[in-house]
Amino acid sequence: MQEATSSKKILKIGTRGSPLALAQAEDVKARLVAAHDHLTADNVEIVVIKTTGDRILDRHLMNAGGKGLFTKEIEDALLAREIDCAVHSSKDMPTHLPDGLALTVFLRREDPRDVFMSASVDRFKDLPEGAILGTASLRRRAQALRLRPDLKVVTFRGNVQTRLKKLAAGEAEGTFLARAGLNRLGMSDKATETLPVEDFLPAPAQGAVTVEVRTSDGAMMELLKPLHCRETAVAVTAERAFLRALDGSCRTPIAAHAALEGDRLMLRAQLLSLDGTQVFEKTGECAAEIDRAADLGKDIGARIREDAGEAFFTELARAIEAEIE
Ligand SMILES: NCc1[nH]cc(CCC(=O)O)c1CC(=O)O
Repeated sequence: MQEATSSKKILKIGTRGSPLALAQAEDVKARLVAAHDHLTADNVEIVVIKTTGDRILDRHLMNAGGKGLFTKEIEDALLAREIDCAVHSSKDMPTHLPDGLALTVFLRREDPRDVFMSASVDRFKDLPEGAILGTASLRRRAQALRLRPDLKVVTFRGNVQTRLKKLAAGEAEGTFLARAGLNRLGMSDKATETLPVEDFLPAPAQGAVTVEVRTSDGAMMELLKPLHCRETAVAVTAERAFLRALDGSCRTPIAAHAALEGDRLMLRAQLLSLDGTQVFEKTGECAAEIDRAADLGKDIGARIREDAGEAFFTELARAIEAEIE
């Protein structure tokens, strides 16, 4: 960011263009304006950036390269100084960021749970034998099949609105969404059932919005400080360290959820086979500090990797490859 004394300076917030991404960027803008006397709605601009991931709705994403597809163009704009910061769902962020960029703040986490949506039944477990379930998430697919091996899973891609349209059009009898997304869109009443974390352990970092900046931009980092939630940062750090220890991409059915209990951080983490027949799960705890949280996630990841064995990963890669062709 340039000198804040220049009243003409416009602070630019980069984001994807989906309704959820825009709602999150607007929220960050409102919080920045509220936290700083010298900022008004007029000198903070939201810049919508179309990413490769947004363009290729017709192909199975994992074939084309995973999570980074939703962030590359935004990160390029950040590095080129076309924007000053970028707002993301932490869950969509790769575990390795380009040099010179960092996730500097995490907003207070929303509800991390998944919801089940259906036009025909009130609960996931009430789906009829052999019903069609729509999801593009390998995690949700594996967790659903673990409980209901009879279900047929079809790929449901696109933003929240697109997926709800597919459901309404009868392309599936049920689908899943993150509660946080629905809440932020003011659509919490659309959920059919909020799923217990015991059955549907959330994706690492689900429900937490983060802001990415250039590490050289001390002024921007300073402006964002009032938005930071330390508890969320500690929990998300453990979850992302676990993800990183197992898989940097989004090609693995992985789940993790951490939360503070007093001054302790409790982490629960899971690795599943694509069909849900194999589940490796561990819990752990540590002092509620960023460094300890990172160590805990890494340690649990290493232990689950050892339990699963290399053959598990070879078979998983094969199963995913067969699935997405
Ligand atoms: N992959 C898309 C995505 N990324 C973040 C959210 C929800 C909001 C959040 O987790 O913060 C969603 C939608 C969904 O999974 O239903």
